[in-house]
Amino acid sequence: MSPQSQVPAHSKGSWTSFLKSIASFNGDLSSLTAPPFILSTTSLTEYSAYWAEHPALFVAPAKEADPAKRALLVLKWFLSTLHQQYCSRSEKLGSEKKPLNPFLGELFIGKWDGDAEVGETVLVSEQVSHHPPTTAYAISNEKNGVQLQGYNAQKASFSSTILVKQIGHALYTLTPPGSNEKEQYLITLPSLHIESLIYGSPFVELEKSTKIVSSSGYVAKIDYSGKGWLSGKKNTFSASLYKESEGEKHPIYTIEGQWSDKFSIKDARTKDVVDTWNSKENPVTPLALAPLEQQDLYESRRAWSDVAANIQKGDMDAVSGYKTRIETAQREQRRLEKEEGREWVRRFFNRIEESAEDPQIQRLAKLADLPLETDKTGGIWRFDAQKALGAQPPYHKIGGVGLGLAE
Ligand SMILES: CC(C)CCC[C@@H](C)[C@H]1CC[C@H]2[C@@H]3[C@@H](O)C=C4C[C@@H](O)CC[C@]4(C)[C@H]3CC[C@]12C
Repeated sequence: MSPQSQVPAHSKGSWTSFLKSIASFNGDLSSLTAPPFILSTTSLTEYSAYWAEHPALFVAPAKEADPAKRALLVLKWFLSTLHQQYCSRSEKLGSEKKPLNPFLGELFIGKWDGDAEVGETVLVSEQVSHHPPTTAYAISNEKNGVQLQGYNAQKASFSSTILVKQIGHALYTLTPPGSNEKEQYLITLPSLHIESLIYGSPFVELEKSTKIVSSSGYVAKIDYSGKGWLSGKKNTFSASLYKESEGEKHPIYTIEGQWSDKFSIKDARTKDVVDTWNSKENPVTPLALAPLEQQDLYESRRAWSDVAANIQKGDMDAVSGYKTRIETAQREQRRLEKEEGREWVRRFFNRIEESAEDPQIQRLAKLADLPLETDKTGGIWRFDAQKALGAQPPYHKIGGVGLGLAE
């Protein structure tokens, strides 16, 4: 039986025109004009929070002394983030929605309060490029000495549906117990496509694979198969963790399941289940944000508040009016910068040259088959702890308590 159309009766015409328009768009998802019922009130800068909505899992690897088990905990944390990253919106709202397209310099800042063991985890997310749209983020937990930073852009194409390639990567850094040398994990980002577009209830399915390569000599590979041919379940994946020196054919651990639901981790030799994860049984920790009136004018929730309120009310004339205000201000800002021969100063990140990249990261990128494609992200973006420490009010209030990672 084929699924029923979820398009509201009054939106059928606009949905059909939207479907026609995506067959010929230019690859920039932000340029798509979607019907109101598919518009989200959330900006893409907010999506960076999905990386650490289970703070205890985020910091767990830093407490593990065994390097293989540590690499496994990094893999487990990564897999646990997929539910939030790719299907939390369809679960909550009934379908995927088109996020608000962040403007250059837009910020999303917050923190997760943890118990005595986990401590505080701090997030900064910044739109570091508008053309091409690129979001960078840094998530730090000072108590456990863990930091994640990364950036991403999306390149879309159309072939029966929307296909999205993610460009960018994430870098997870910890200091193993009893060591004073940092260990780094370079994480590639999965490709995805949108399913059920024709029925007006789009949702994300991941495809191809992701790699996590570590400076300690471990590699994790995750293969996404969508609706598994054996299980018949959507969001199916299989993963393995192996030593770089021994290769994929000699895994230490294997993992199978659904990234949106639950998975089991097995010892590859004994086939014993050594750990499991169930996203439905593990609620996320809410991110704490500063009250709207104390936020910086560039912070997402404050900057988009009128747009979001009017999307909710369904007043599309007001939505377009408030969006135009932001766009006009941005155009004026760019004009001034051009006139004065300067560039917008990013508050928390710097663009670095490929040649200036840390040789260890270059080696990990090679091992992960990751081309840096700087033209598609506006550069390589790295968090600048000094900038974060020197950041001025009002965003310093959050940034000042941990983002500097006291170096
Ligand atoms: C629904 C459709 C009509 C419009 C297209 C929406 C399109 C722009 C959205 C849909 C899903 C979005 C992904 C989202 O699943 C999760 C992430 C992970 C996050 O870390 C970075 C952003 C990204 C890739 C979103 C990009 C925008 C997507 C593709």
